[in-house]
Amino acid sequence: MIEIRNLYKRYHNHHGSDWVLRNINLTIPMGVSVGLVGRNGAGKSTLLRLIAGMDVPERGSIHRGCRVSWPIGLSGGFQGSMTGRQNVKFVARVHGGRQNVEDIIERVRDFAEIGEAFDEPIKTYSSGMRARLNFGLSLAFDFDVYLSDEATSVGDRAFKAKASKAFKDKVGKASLIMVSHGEGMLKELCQAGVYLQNGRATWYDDIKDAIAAYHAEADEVRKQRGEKVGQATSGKPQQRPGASQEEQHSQQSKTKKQLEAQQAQADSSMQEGETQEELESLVARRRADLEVAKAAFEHAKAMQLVEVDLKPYQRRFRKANKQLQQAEERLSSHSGPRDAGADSQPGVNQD
Ligand SMILES: Nc1ncnc2c1ncn2[C@@H]1O[C@H](COP(=O)(O)OP(=O)(O)OP(=O)(O)O)[C@@H](O)[C@H]1O
Repeated sequence: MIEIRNLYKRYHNHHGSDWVLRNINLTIPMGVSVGLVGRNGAGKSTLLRLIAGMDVPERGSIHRGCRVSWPIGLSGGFQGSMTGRQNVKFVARVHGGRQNVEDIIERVRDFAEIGEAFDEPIKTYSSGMRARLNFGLSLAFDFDVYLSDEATSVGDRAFKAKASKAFKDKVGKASLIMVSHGEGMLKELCQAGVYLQNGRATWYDDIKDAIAAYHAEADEVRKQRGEKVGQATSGKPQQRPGASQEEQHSQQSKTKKQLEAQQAQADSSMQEGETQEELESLVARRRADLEVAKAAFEHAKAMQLVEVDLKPYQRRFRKANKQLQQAEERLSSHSGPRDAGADSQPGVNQD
């Protein structure tokens, strides 16, 4: 059982320190798999990290009466200059308990199916190869609860199927606490749900009810924006009922690409005749991008059991920072001098 009592969490940044999680009280029974749902930024990954013990709450407590994994996801937890085998060996020594290190290495190698690359440095791996290794590594240990942060949405089709089968095979022996934007996957693997909204958590015995509550919020937001409910007009496309998961993914990525293209076009077309309002909206978007890049960078740093290759996160963060500065310069030259850069630095050490 995992017991969360009066839990509060906030991050201190240049905006101040809004609560991400407020007074969370949850009892997650043994053997019940739970899906965490909520809008982007609702605090799902934060809650997973807290449950894993990789981050500390501002107030409150988490009692884990069982073995809980680290959040399994794409970002890994690997040392880039060491080989896959060396990384696995290192983690096996830390987490393996009485399990035989060589056995663990073999099990991970079998699951990951990355061939000779297993003995190559991790920095030469594709993201899919890292995901395979990371997933295999977590499965090699007998956790009572596996934490999954979009772990089943990485890799190719065959790997996704293998990943979800691996979780299903754990049913009866272990449970899952899972963040996924794939509703099919949540319904397939979880019984209960927790819906995060405005820092609060609501428990639902049935994952479908948690998903329905989440949809109701999304619909409400769309209504407030004057959009037609049910239209795929926001960042989260509606899915055609009855579509297979592969179709849903492809539909989602197609729509995402279209939205990104529209966004890029909107950004670049603002160069001529851009209004103050458009520029302010561009700056707001750039600031939000920077927040996301910063959070990903911080997440990657906080995630690590061992040092990870942080360069891609760092590059993304720097790029977002630069784009925000450029947008602010454009706004500033449009509206005259102002203290545009004063609050744009998120205070993250980029080195
Ligand atoms: N290390 C950090 N430093 C500062 N703010 C952070 C950090 N990690 C997360 N945040 C902020 O906390 C809030 C919750 O983030 P979190 O990643 O937990 O949300 P989420 O529900 O998992 O989002 P998504 O669905 O987009 O992955 C966001 O506003 C995010 O910007």
